[in-house]
Amino acid sequence: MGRINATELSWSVKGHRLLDNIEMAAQDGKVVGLLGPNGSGKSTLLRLLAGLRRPDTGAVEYDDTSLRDLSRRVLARRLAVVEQDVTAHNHVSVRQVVELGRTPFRGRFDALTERDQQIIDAALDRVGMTDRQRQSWHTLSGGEKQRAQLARALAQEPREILLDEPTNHLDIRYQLELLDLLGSLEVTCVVALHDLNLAARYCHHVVVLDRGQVVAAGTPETVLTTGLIKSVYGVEVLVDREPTTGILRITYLAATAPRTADATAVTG
Ligand SMILES: Nc1ncnc2c1ncn2[C@@H]1O[C@H](COP(=O)(O)OP(=O)(O)OP(=O)(O)O)[C@@H](O)[C@H]1O
Repeated sequence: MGRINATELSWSVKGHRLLDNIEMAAQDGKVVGLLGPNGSGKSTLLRLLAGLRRPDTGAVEYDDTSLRDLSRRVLARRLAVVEQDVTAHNHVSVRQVVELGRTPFRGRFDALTERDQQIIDAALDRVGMTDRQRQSWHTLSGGEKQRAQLARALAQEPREILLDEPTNHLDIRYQLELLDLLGSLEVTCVVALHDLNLAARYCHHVVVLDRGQVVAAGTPETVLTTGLIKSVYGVEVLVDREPTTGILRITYLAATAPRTADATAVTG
């Protein structure tokens, strides 16, 4: 388990500031939800956290080491990334995709060890893809691809995982299973989510982005208020607790256009 810390992160493209002075932290073993409307900067922030983009200003640290001081190989031994659209694998089997998770630990010409095979078996099992491991990647459904990508990430035995909307193709059962699984791993997770109820239920901490800025951060209870959701998403909601379980519940009532220009900053 590792700690991720981002301070004063900014990133611009062609003069447009897509991320502005982002501060966020993910503590050891916690699940941190990145929330915000379409285009608010969640994927961009995940790419900066993954070292796939260099910030214009600010820094990302894993534990106390700056991302700039971590080589790609060293980073790949601790950090797994599950991106939104993965179409790169074609004429390969599911198992071969999951095997890629072991790449950072192997020499270029080394065969997979017995231990590698056991880790791959366990990863396939955890996402319920053992039966499909010989199936060709390009024949998988969207949800099966997402589960196989998660298995690849688990095969890395990472300390941290970054996930970009990992539930968007999953049926409700696999949505719950995936988030249960993330919560049960001894891994620090930063996960971009659209479903506020899933975030409320599974995230220890949420960070809300709007137009490239953090407008709220804290526990789901403190952040996911009717006022915040209305100002950021332009949606009237009812926030209460489901009576039998006590789980925080957000009921969407109506879209109210337009969105408030600037959401009130909340931190805690
Ligand atoms: N390389 C780029 N060049 C120009 N614009 C970009 C680039 N990358 C991202 N953007 C823009 O930055 C904004 C943030 O995009 P990003 O994908 O991070 O949002 P998001 O919060 O993940 O959105 P969604 O919920 O729709 O997935 C968008 O308006 C997007 O069009």
